[in-house]
Order: sequence, then C-alpha cells, then structure tokens
Amino acid sequence: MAAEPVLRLKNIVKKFGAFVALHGINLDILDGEFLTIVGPSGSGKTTLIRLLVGMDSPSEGEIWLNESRIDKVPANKRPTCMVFQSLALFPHRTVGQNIEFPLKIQGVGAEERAARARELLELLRLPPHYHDKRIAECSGGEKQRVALARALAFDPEILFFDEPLSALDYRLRKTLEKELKDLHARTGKTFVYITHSLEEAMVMSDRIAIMREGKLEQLADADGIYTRPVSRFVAEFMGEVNLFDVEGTAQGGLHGRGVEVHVNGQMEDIGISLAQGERGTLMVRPEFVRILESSGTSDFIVRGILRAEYALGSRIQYEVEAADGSRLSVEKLREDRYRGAIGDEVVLGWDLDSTHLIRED
Ligand SMILES: Nc1ncnc2c1ncn2[C@@H]1O[C@H](COP(=O)(O)OP(=O)(O)OP(=O)(O)O)[C@@H](O)[C@H]1O
Repeated sequence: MAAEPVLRLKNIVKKFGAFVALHGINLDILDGEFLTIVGPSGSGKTTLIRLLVGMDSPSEGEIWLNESRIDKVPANKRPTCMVFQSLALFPHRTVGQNIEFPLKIQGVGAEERAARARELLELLRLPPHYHDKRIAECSGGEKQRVALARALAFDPEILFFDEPLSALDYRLRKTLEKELKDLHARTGKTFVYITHSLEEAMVMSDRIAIMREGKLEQLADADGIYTRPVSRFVAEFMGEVNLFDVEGTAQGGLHGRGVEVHVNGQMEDIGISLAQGERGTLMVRPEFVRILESSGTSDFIVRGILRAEYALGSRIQYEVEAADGSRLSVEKLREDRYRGAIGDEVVLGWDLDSTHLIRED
C-alpha cells in the first residue's frame, strides 16, 4: 500500500521584504519516507525547513501535519524535531544526561529515563558505558550519534536534519550516511534532510526534491533524478553529463550539431522524439559513452580528439573535444580503460536506451 502523506505543504510562499525566497511550494512528505531536499546555496532549503519546524512562518500557504494545520504553531508545540549541524549538545554533561534531557523536561522519571537512554545508545550503536562519558571527550562522529539519540528521545513524528554531516571529514561522513539510512529503516520514522551534497542525497533518500531559486524543480527517486532529469539544471546538478542541443527533423528524427544520429522510428517508443523544428536537449551520462574502434557503430556517434585523462580511483574520466569545440566527458572502469594516448582521434558512441531527452519550456 502506498504511504500516506504525513506533512503537506500547500502553496507555501515566503517573502523577506520585497524578496521572494519561496515561490509557492507544493509538497507531500510521505509517512516513513527519507526525503532529501537538495539545491545550490541560496535556493531556499534552509528557509523551507525553518518553516517546517516552526522557527518561522510562511507569508502565504498552509502546512498540515496529518489532520492539523500547523503553520502558526510554534516550534516547541510541534511533535517534530530538528537535528542541526551545530549539534547543540551540553559539552560538560555526560552522554546520558544529554540523551535524557528531553525526557526530563517531559517529566519522565529517572529510572525510565535511564532505561530509554540505554535503548537509544544501543540503537545508535554506542557502547553502554558511554552513558557516563562527557560530551567533551567524544569524537565528532560520536557526538553526531548522541545528537541523533537525543533527537529520537523526543520520539518525534518527523525528524528534520539541516546538513548534520557537513562539518565532518569525508570518511566519517560516508560511514554516518550509511548509519543514518540504516537508522531510518530501523526506526520507521519520517526523515526530512537538507544538504548541498548530491552524493549524500543519492545514498540515503527514498525521494529527492531539487530546489532552484525558491521553487521545487523536480521530485523523484534518485534513479529518476539521475537518469530522467526534467531540466538542464537538474542534469548538471546531479553530476557529470553530456548535453547536446537538438531539433526535430521532418523524418521524425533528431538533428544536432556534432552528433550523428543513426536511429529513427524507435525513438518515439521511448519518448526521444521531437516535432519538426521543436528543440530539446539530448543527455547521456559519461559512464554510458563508449570509445569505439573507428569502424564501430552505435545509435549516436560523436567524433573528437582525446584531450585529457583523470584518475578517479576505481574509474577513469576522459575529456574529448568534439569537432565543434564542445567538450565531452567519458567514464570507464579502470579495467576497461582506453589504451591509446592523449591527442588520439576517437569515435564516441552510445545507445538509445542510455539517452534521455530534456524538453524545457
Ligand atoms: N532572514 C532573511 N532575510 C532576507 N533574506 C533572507 C533571509 N533568509 C534567507 N534569505 C534569502 O533567501 C534565499 C534563500 O536562502 P536559504 O538560506 O533558504 O538558502 P539555502 O538553499 O539554504 O542556502 P545554503 O545552502 O547556502 O544554506 C537567499 O537568497 C537568502 O539570501
């Protein structure tokens, strides 16, 4: 059965004086999902999440939590909880005291608080003796886990995260991304997470909402956003990509400068066709592009010169200059690396089913 919406945003507008930071956001957040809101700096992520947790109120529109309208309800009266980048833990108190704090203010007795703290330590995979360790003696990753345990102690209906991992080093961030995803699965709670990082979003989320200039540009699962972006903006935001301006031909095919199209007919079946004269953008991700023998064939072909090679660890990225001067990016696994040299004339090819057509107004 499809999950029900738990939080509904209806036409949310936020203005700061004459400046419109959010332009009518409509969004249903589903019960139990891990939803990540991503977007470049200034796109409105923080503004949006502040409205969701009650730190600010919208200029127009409504926010509904289940059957109650909450956009005028202050943060401390909402059954939701925010986990910030800046943790806000009490550094001179113990881990246990920090986790139990929300329970204490709710008037929960000492014994029950201690039992709950033990459960939460276990849930966050922290050893039981950490209960008596002072926050100041914990590592960055441990503090992050304590902050999560404390947020869960509130037993909130929804947990909001504002870039909680951005201050941590790369390896710890990678570990905590997986832990958060796992924690989400084990608690079954609704997680709403904001980040700049596309990678973080891809690893953890059930759905990703992409923000651009105060609007919601696309909402889909990671695969949908990556392989079927609705705009050049989303395509480029979600990593390396090759884009070509194309136009529909009279024969029902496509024409674009520098790209040879060797398919017709079937393009319509998978939505890659334009009316005569209609313009679009053809997209292919670098990992789907092959470097062909000069006689090789493919649905789409671009000829160019290999200009650069970059080692990315398990993969190698190649930069190819096409005849019209544009640059293409190709990625290969290390074991499939191209054996030629910089300066080689190369033929690039890819198939119809790795191609996506972006139609923008
Ligand atoms: N209190 C405020 N007064 C005036 N303008 C504001 C205020 N808060 C945010 N803005 C503006 O609203 C826009 C969105 O800001 P917001 O902080 O939501 O972006 P963001 O996507 O969270 O960016 P970042 O990733 O850098 O945190 C920006 O142009 C910002 O300058």
